[in-house]
Order: sequence, then structure tokens, then C-alpha cells
Amino acid sequence: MTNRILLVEDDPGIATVIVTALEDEGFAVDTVDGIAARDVRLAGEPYAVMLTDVMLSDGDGLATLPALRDRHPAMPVIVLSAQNTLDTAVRASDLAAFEYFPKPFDLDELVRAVRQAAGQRAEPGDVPIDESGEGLPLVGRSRAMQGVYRMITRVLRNDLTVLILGESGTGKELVAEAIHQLGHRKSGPFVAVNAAAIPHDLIESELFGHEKGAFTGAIAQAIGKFEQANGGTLFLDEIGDMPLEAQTRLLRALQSGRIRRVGGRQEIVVDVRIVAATNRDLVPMIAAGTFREDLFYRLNVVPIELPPLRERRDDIAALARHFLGQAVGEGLPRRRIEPDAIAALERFAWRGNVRELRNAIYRLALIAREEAIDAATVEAVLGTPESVAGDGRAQGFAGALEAWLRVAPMREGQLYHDALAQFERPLLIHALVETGGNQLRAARLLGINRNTLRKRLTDLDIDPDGCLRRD
Ligand SMILES: Nc1ncnc2c1ncn2[C@@H]1O[C@H](COP(=O)(O)OP(=O)(O)OP(=O)(O)O)[C@@H](O)[C@H]1O
Repeated sequence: MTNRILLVEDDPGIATVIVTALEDEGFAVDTVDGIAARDVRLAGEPYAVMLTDVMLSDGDGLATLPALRDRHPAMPVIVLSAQNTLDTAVRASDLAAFEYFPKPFDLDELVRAVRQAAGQRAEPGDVPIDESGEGLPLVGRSRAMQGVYRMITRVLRNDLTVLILGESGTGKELVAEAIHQLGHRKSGPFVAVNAAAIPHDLIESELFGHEKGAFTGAIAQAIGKFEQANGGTLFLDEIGDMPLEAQTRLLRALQSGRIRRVGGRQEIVVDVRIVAATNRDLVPMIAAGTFREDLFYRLNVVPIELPPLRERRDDIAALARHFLGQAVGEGLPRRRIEPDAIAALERFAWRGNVRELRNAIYRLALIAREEAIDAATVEAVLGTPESVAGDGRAQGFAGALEAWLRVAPMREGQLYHDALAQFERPLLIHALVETGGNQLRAARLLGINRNTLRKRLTDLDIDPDGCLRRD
């Protein structure tokens, strides 16, 4: 077989580096700088592998790959590209490109891929190509996100279990949806379950369903999320918050591919792809006995780690513009963001990650007086990075609320109650401590009725005796 490589690259610097590395390995490399020149070469002689950039002076290298693949079905193609979106990554993998390398790439890795491609010719892909390029929801072209996109493309045509890890608000749910929407199960359902949002005693019936009369309140048969997701994807969000008992049943379901409704006898075969996510560090939880080790290994087949926003600050500009556009779609005034405002946004710590940035942009869109948002507006509305730095808490109650909102679970239909509970609890405890646990005086201090206080203490499960000063 030939050892000839065709390199399609219009940046002479990059081309030289690649040619040198490949020639050192004994390959003969021909370099062309565009699509037209590429096609002339390919018509002439066979190549073992082609490496191609995407943005070429005379067109989009990817758009022309389907025709090329028809002409040279056995030639592996390695796509190199700077500034990739998830869209480019997916298009490259759909086109059965042998490998996809976001620039800047590791030269040794590239050489290894070429060697492998030259020895093992790729099968032509059978996945339809999505050339619309629209509707792919993940914004950001940072190097860190390139790694995420690459992992996503690797799980689209199989059913491997994916575990998405990352701080709250980094986009884990969005990644889960992308895996489903872009993958081979896209015509099936995408069903999400948030283990943190379901009361512990209902989680099994939520996952597996129940038969009529299985427990008090089970007035009719109910189909669980596993069955709802049949043929599609089941997204298990906040898996680290799942109680142990439910973990055991989940593991059994994953091992056997069958479920049993609560109170039911029959085992039901389900065909679901599992994508799980958590913002917790599961390893210490395993050590502490709160997360099953065997379940962890079941789920952690393909881990995808989402970096916190502060480690990919070069995504902030694109995200900010994306959210401003989204805000207009939701009826907020049209705004433009100035470069100095972007620079100001890039200085924040964004402990609540993309979710916090999104909320901040919406707030800016709503409050800014001018159409153009500049650094002064950012500072007026969000404060300075220094004022919210350190432990991430801004001054006062409003600041504490904002800090909480950055990490809040955002449970649909619950946020108001969750937020109030966050503040009511320490407030009531404070009043009890201040009054030596005397409920009458605590109620007076708070300015609420004593019975109201008593009821709230019960609701929030606060033990007034536990609030006595012990000094
Ligand atoms: N790369 C991104 N591009 C566009 N929007 C994003 C991106 N990442 C996150 N978002 C948006 O940020 C918000 C939070 O994302 P998401 O709910 O997916 O985070 P999460 O990691 O699942 O959070 P949690 O752990 O709290 O559930 C959503 O509104 C989501 O649409």
C-alpha cells in the first residue's frame, strides 16, 4: 500500500510542521492549499490518508467531503480544524472522517492517528449527514469545549453509558440533550429524571412505575421513566443525590436491561440509553458509603467532564452574545454588548458557571438604559469582580440570595419555596438562638405570630432546643 499522504492546509506554518513530523515517520506528503488543487491531486494518484483543514481559501473542506467519499470510499480522512463548533465536530464524525483534531492539536497524537489510518482503512459511514448546521445548542469554541465535543461525537453511534461531570450550571443537561438529539436514537424519546428533586420515597416509582394499589396513593397504574424512555435516552440528573436503596434497584435494572414496576410481578424489558450527570465528586461518596461503587463503574463508561466557565473564559463573549439573542426572543429589549463589557465579564469568577452568566446577561438586558451595554453598565448592574470575589458572596441579603441562586437547583415550580426556605431557616434559628430558645420572644423579635413560628419550625424540621446557646 502507498505511504502517500495528502495534506490540504492553507496555513503554510501549520503545513510545514505537519509535513516535517510525517516525513520523519517515513510518509511522503503532498501539500495543497485548497479544494480545487486537492481534487486535481486526488484524480491523479491514490493516497493512503488525507488530512484536511475545514476553512479553506476556496470553500468549506467539510461540505465537499460527501462527494469525495463517493469517489474515494476507502480513503480515511482526518479533519483538522481551528474554531470548531459542536456542529463541525459532528459533521466531521458523521462524514466518517477517521479522526477529528481540533487545533491546536498534539502533534504526536496526530502522527499516531495517521499511522493508524494508513494501516487500517476506514469503513464508509452509514449515518446520514446533518448539513443544516442549525439548532445545535452548545455555544463555545474554547479548547476545553473542543475536548467535550470530541467526546460527544464518540458516543453518537453507540449506546455506551455516559457520565457527565461538572459543577452546577456548566451545561450538563444540554450535553445530555445534544447526545440524544444528534445520536442514532434521536427519533426516540428523551426523558430526564432529577434524582435531587424527587422525594426519596417516590423515586423508585418514578423510575420504574407502579401498579395500582402498590402503596397508599397509588390509585392507578403508572408508567415509570424507564418505560417512557424506551427506544430513546434516559437522562439521570443529579445521580449523586439518589438514595442508596434506589441505587441498588437502578443497578439491577442496568445490569439486566429489565425493570419491575413497584408492586408488580412481571419483568419488563426496556431498551434505553443511559446518560447520567452529577455535580458531586462521587469518589469520596463511594468511600463514605453513600454511593455504590458497582453503580459508579456501570455509569462511568464514558466520562465527559465539563470544565467550569472560569477555565474557559474565551467562551464568555460568544455565550454573552448568544444569551442576549435569546433574551430578545423572550421579549427583552434588543441590546448590543461592547468589547469593554466583554472584558469586564471575563474578569468575574462565575462560580455558578454558564447559568450564572446567563442570568447576569438577562439582568443586564433588562436593566441597561442604553442599547449598548458597556463596562460601566456591567459594573453598575453586577458589581465589580472584586466585590463578588473571595468566597463568592456579595454584600448583604440580596448578595447572599444571588450567591445562592448561582448554585440553586432551579427546580421547576419549586424555586420560590426553595429560596424562601434557604433564608427562612437561618433566620428562625438566629431568632431562637438570640432569645435563648424562647419561642414567644423569638416570635416577637421576628414580628410574627407564635403559632406561625411553631408551624414553620415543624415544616422546616427545626428543633428549637437544638438552638439553645451552649456556653
Ligand atoms: N455551552 C453552552 N451554550 C449555551 N448555553 C449553555 C451552555 N452551557 C450551559 N448553558 C445554559 O446554562 C444553563 C445551565 O445549563 P444546564 O442546566 O445544562 O447545567 P447543568 O450543568 O445541568 O446544571 P445543574 O448541575 O445545576 O443541573 C441552561 O440555561 C443552559 O441552556
